[in-house]
Amino acid sequence: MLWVDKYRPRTLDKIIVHEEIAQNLKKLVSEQDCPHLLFYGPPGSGKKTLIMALLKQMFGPGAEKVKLENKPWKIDAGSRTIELELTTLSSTHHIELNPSDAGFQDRYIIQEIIKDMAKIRPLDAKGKRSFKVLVLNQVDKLSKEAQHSLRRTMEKYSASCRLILCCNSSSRVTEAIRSRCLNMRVSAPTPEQIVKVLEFIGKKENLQLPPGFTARIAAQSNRSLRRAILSFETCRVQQYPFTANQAISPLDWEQYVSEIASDIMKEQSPKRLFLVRGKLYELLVNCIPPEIILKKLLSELLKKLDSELKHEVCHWAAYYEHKMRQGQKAIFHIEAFVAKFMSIYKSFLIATFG
Ligand SMILES: Nc1ncnc2c1ncn2[C@@H]1O[C@H](COP(=O)(O)OP(=O)(O)OP(=O)(O)O)[C@@H](O)[C@H]1O
Repeated sequence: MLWVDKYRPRTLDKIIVHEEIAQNLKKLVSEQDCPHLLFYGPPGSGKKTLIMALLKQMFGPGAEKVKLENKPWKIDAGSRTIELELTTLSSTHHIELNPSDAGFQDRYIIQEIIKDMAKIRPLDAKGKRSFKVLVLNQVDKLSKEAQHSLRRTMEKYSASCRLILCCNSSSRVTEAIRSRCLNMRVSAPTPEQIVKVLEFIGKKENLQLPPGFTARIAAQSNRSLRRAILSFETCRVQQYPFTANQAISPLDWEQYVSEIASDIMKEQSPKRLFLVRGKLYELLVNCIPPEIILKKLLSELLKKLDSELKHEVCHWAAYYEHKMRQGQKAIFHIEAFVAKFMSIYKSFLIATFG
């Protein structure tokens, strides 16, 4: 098992980072009436860990007995029937899924799942009717229609089902949903907190840590706990005993994006664009999210760019990121950004050097 899973705190009491949130969640559960919750924060900050520990606090070890299913849905949408298949992770007390996987049909799936869940209301240990929890990931990626549909359904079935929503950016979640949930901001952990987690893992694994080693990993982690723990484990595999100046290699895909940025800077032509497209496809088929590719590509290009072009390039990156969110095929928009960049950069080179 990877360290990120092996050392994920299982209960709210064992949470190392965000202890305050963990204590608040514990109080919420003890007061019985848990509201709908919205967890938001950057990737790798610990949202999922808090949600899993919260479910365990609510329902006991039963919440950890989960099964993974590929569930088919047949939804009656007026004049037609929509058939969809979504992956769900469920226990007897909760269901977890990623409704944005349904693409533009996300609004139908939202209604259907909540209705389906509300049909079966479990009994708690004392024989009282309790509620089921629906964990929805990446709610910020849901279309506006799906978010409206979610709002309506969450009101209708609030007696039998509680929602735990999880996302990176709460600004992409409609005000109507935000105001119906208790908002939990899970901020990116500080380097000191990351060092604390790494030292905890080091102790459990009986590792000798040279001074400043974990601090270097934390500094390169972009304040993501997941990334820091993964880098730590990679270092352990590459070389042990650790040395004070041991290199901390970037993730493979990041290195690949950096290579793409170098390709773009070296030559700006349709042929090079074609080559870059192939590499972008490679990243997408390996499940690297398109927004993250675009963001990383921009930051790599900015490192190599003249300061007078930076503003314009950032503007176009934001423009194509927005377009990408509205559209379906991410590759078109990333490629369009690369083409735009090449055109801006080539014009700049011609104007400067002739
Ligand atoms: N409070 C914590 N204490 C110790 N380790 C933690 C804590 N929270 C998270 N971790 C570690 O960090 C890893 C990543 O956390 P988690 O999956 O909860 O992040 P996330 O915010 O849900 O990320 P994403 O948005 O990318 O899904 C976990 O696998 C776990 O090992």
